[in-house]
Amino acid sequence: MPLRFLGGKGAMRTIAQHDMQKDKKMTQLLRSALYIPASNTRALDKARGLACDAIVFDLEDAVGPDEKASARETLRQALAQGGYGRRLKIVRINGLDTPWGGLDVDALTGLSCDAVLLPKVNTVDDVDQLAQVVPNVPLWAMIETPLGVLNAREIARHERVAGFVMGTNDLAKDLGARFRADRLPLMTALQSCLLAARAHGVAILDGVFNAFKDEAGLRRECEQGRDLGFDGKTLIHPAQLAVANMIFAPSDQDIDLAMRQISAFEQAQVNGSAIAVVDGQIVENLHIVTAQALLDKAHAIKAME
Ligand SMILES: CC(C)(COP(=O)(O)OP(=O)(O)OC[C@H]1O[C@@H](n2cnc3c(N)ncnc32)[C@H](O)[C@@H]1OP(=O)(O)O)[C@@H](O)C(=O)NCCC(=O)NCCSC(=O)C[C@H](O)C(=O)O
Ligand SMILES: [Mg+2]
Repeated sequence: MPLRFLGGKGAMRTIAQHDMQKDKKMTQLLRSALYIPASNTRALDKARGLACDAIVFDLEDAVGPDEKASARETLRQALAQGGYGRRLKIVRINGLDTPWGGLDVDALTGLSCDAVLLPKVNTVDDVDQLAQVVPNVPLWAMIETPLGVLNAREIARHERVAGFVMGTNDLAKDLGARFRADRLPLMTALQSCLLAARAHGVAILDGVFNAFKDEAGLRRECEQGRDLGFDGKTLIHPAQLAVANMIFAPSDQDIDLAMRQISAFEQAQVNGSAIAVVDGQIVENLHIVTAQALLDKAHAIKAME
């Protein structure tokens, strides 16, 4: 299976331009992905100066039916003007089974974006349908329905799929689940999607935290998402960026430990051993892969600053 998204580089993932050139890779941090309603000119402009790793330009739920047409034109102008720098530019279209999806697809022609995000993906056929009308751009899938979760493995395996985004609001709605700080009702779905994404080498972003003024709550949820294995978090407000960027970045202690592990392991190898001990814990070659990925990610963040 060709890797579309290499896990070995930590969250500094390698996303292949796999539609045509599977061997040509580009790297991208994904700690923070900010949704912007494509109808909001002020927010589209503000985002050019915001510290997010990715932007999800939204034509779907954040844009009302009466605004859809003008939002497409506003987005076209914003992307033509550019200025979004290194940020991954993802356009979320409406579902192809809605009155707007086809028109969104038409509007993608000539639009300068890095990926197209399809909401409410239920089956791999939904992706196939989009792949036929949107060539040459990586496709991302929102997993936010029970059927989508159950089919996540097949969806992740699709050759055009480069990323998953969890839609935890829609998922909670369809499950009849309550919002809880520990997200226990969503845990099976979150972890099933993580398994599918990792099994097939695609990126995966956690869902949004709705209470955008609750910094402590956001921090807890980012920590949980990071610990589960997500590459980053989708966000709805600029005030959420700093927390996500910090939590999904290696800490100074992480970096220090990774460097000491690599150094101790190299010394162990010189001594003819395959095992080192650091802080009372064994370090084997697999731990070095994790340590190196963490340092790669830290370097990518440093280079960006
Ligand atoms: C939630 C908001 C409606 C709040 O907007 P507002 O009242 O304007 O907030 P502030 O006054 O605090 O804004 C301060 C400044 O920041 C700019 N701003 C606000 N939000 C954004 C943004 N998302 N991107 C860029 N810039 C933003 C304001 O323009 C102010 O700028 P300035 O005037 O220059 O100081 C609003 O934040 C918002 O609309 N957020 C996005 C909501 C959204 O996209 N929702 C859809 C995605 S979530 C989803 O669908 C998840 C999934 O599908 C699921 O099922 O879970
Ligand atoms: Mg949704």
